[in-house]
Amino acid sequence: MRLLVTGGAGFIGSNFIRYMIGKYPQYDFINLDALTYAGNLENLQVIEKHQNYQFIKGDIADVEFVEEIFQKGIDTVVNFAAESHVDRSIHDPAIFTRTNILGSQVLLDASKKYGVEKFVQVSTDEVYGSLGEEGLFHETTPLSPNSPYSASKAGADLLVRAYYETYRLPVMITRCSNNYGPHQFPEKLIPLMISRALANQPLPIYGDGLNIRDWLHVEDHCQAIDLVLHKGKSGEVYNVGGNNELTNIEIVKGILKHLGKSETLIDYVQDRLGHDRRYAIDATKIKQELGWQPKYTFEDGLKETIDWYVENEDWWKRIISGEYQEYYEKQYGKI
Ligand SMILES: Cc1cn([C@H]2C[C@H](O)[C@@H](COP(=O)(O)OP(=O)(O)O[C@H]3O[C@H](CO)[C@@H](O)[C@H](O)[C@H]3O)O2)c(=O)[nH]c1=O
Repeated sequence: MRLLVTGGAGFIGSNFIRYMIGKYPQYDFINLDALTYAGNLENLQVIEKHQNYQFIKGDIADVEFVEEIFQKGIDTVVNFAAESHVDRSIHDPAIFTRTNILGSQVLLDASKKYGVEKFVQVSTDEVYGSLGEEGLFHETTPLSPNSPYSASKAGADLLVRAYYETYRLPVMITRCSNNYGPHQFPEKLIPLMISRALANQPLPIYGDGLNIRDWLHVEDHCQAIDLVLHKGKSGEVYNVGGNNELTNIEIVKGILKHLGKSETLIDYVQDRLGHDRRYAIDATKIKQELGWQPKYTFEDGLKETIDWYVENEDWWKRIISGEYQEYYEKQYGKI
């Protein structure tokens, strides 16, 4: 298998490459990543010298550049490349449309033209919109995205679906709940709160703090994508959720408790615009049809994650300060 992983320097993509390269040493991996603020090659340092791994810096929305890569022979695509942060999309939606929708289309076109055998689109439960107190997102739940980010991901999902219906491109879509784990950029709830608590800074909780997310350890997510890639059926959607529904305030209090910090750090701030109230995912299909079982309990996964951030303070401080690029070039040479 010659696998093109887009967005492989991001949090989930880099975890996926590390997981896959260990499990499938016979495959070739090409990591295409634009190295925007959230991409970090340091996450891939342990595998960067592997003979079957190659990094290419570039933009998935650049047609000619993407075609050149496909001309080298690609049989499988896993598309992680995306602008992913909801708050950023509220302030600046345009880049979300470009990367998430146009970028996906460029990849789909190249995959069609060069006869790719499998195309996995890594998507999100946010495309389904928001739930009330009851119910779960199923694969058949109508798409009803609320933020510019989730609308761009929904747009991409519909394009992926259309390439299956129209051209029979062998596509699959995964829709995951909120990922957490080591190496996540400290703008998402869990790493943001850990890093701020460690620095004794206020922890900004949007609104009443009672919004609910369903938490999934990134390694369990990677295992799910591996199963979809090898056993999934073309044209299908697979939900991937951790079955760990928690309010934001519960998470933040749990972090403070584990770190031995005071709850006086909690700072209730203005709510996010269009803030989705609750996400909860039904992952029965991937469990029953593909045999997926998450390994992490949320309690263990959160403790392990907090400890990782405590032990890797240099990493997140470099990332937050924007010094990462300079650091990387000094340590490992020009990108
Ligand atoms: C950054 C931040 C977040 N929050 C709240 C907003 C949400 O209810 C919850 C989680 O926020 P975020 O970490 O930004 O994640 P969320 O908006 O749920 O979206 C995430 O989860 C999605 C999957 O559900 C992914 O598709 C997105 O890429 C990912 O960013 O915490 C706060 O209360 N304060 C904050 O400072």
